[in-house]
Amino acid sequence: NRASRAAGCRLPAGSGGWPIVGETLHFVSSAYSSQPEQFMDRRRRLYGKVFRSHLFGSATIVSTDAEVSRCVLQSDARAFVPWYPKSLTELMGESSILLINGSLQRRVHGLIGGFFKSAELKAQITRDMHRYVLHSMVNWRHQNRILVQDQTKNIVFQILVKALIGLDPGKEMQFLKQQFKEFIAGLMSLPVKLPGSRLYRSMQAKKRMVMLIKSIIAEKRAERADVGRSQRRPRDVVDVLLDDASDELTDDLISDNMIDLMIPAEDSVPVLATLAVKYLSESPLALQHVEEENTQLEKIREGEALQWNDYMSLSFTQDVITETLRMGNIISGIMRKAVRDVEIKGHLIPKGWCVLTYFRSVHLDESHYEEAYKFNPWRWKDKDTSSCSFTPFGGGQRLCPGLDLARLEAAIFLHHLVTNFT
Ligand code: HEM
Repeated sequence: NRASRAAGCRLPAGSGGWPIVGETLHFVSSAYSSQPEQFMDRRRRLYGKVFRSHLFGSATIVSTDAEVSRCVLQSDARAFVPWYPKSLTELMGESSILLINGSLQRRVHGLIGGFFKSAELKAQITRDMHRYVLHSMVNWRHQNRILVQDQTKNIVFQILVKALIGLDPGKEMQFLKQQFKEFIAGLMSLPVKLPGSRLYRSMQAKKRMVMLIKSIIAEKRAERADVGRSQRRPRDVVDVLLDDASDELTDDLISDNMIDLMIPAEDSVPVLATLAVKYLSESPLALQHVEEENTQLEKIREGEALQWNDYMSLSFTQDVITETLRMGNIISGIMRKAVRDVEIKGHLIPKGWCVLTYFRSVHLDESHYEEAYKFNPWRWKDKDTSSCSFTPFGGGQRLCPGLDLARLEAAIFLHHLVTNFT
C-alpha cells in the first residue's frame, strides 16, 4: 500500500515466470534434479536473498534470508496464516492444528507440546522404541539388504499411534497403517473430489480412521464417567485433550487432529534416521566417534536399561543428528500467506501474497556455515542450536512440538544400530 511504499519498502525483485504455472515447474524439477539448489541459487545471485516468484498458484515472496524468515515465523495470525496446497487443506479439514490460528491453535499446541515434553511419555517412548528396534533388528541378521526408511517407518508409526490415541500393536494398528498409507497418497494430488479420484480415495480413508478414533474417544469418555477424571493421569494425547475443560475441543476436532498430527510426524523421523545412516556411512571418523560414545554408555550402564536422558546426553550422537537436520533439510521450507501488507527489513510482502521461508538455502549458506556442504558434526560442539540460521523445526508459535521426540527416537535407533552392527 501507499504507506508501506512511502516508508521505503519495496516489492522484492524477481520474476513471475509463465502465466498460471509461474515458476512452479522450474522449482519442482530443480528439487528432483542432481542439483536441487540451482533454482534458489540462481535467483539469489540475480535478485538477492529475498525475491519475488510465483509458486503453486500464488504470487510468492521467497525468503532465503535467516533474519527475514525468523520475522515471518515469529509473526502471528494478524500478519501471516499457514498456507498449504488445496489438496492438503481439503484432507486436513478446517480444525486441523496445521491450519487453525489464534487462541485455539495456541491452546492445542500448548496441550500437545506439554504432553510431548512429559517425563512419563518420554519414558514410555524410550521403552517402546527400544523394544521395537531390537525386535526389528533380530530379523536383520538374516537379510542381505535392509531398507532403513521402511524399517524405521514401521517402528515410529506404532510409537506415534500409541502416544496419540493409546493403541497397542494389533489388528486395529494394522488397519490404521493401511488407511493412513491410502490417506497420505492424496496429500499432493489434483484437487478433484470426484468418486474414484486420488483425493476422494484419501478422504474415504480418513473417514474410516476418524470412525475408529471416535470409538476410542467414546470408550475413554465412558471409562472417565466410571472412574472420575481426577484419579488418572493422561496416557496419550486424546486423554490430554479430553481433560481440557473447554467446549471448543469437540470429538470431531480431536479425532481429525489425531490424523493430521500424524502428517508431520510419520515420515520425518524415518527420513532423519535414514539420512543419519547415509551421512555416517560416508564419514568413517564420525561413525567411529558415534560407536565409541554409544559403546561407552553401554559399558557404564552395565546392561541396565537406558533412560531417555541417557540418550539425550550422548553429545556427539546429538551433534550428528543436528548436522543431519542441517544438511538433510527434511522440511525444506514453510509457506505462509500475508493477511495484510507486511514489511520486513525493507521488503514488502503484499496482502494476499504467499511467503516461502526456505530453510534449505539458509542451512547451506557459506556465510552461516563454513564448508556448508560438508557433513561435519564437530561444528556443533558446544554451539547453540537456537539461532535463526538453524530452523529445521520451524520457529515461533508453530515451532514443532515433536522436536524432542524426533531427536530421542533418532538417537535410540542409532544407538542400537552402531552397538549391534558393523
Ligand atoms: C525430524 C523430524 C521433524 C521435523 C524436521 C519437523 C519439522 C517441523 C516443522 C518445520 C514444523 C513447523 C510448521 C509450520 O511452522 O507451519 C513442524 C510443526 C509440527 N510438527 Fe514437526 N517435525 C518433526 C517431527 C515431528 C514429530 C515426531 C511430531 C509429533 C509427534 C511432530 C508434530 C508437529 C506438529 C503437530 C506441528 C504443528 C504445530 C503447529 O502448527 O502448531 N513433528 N514440524
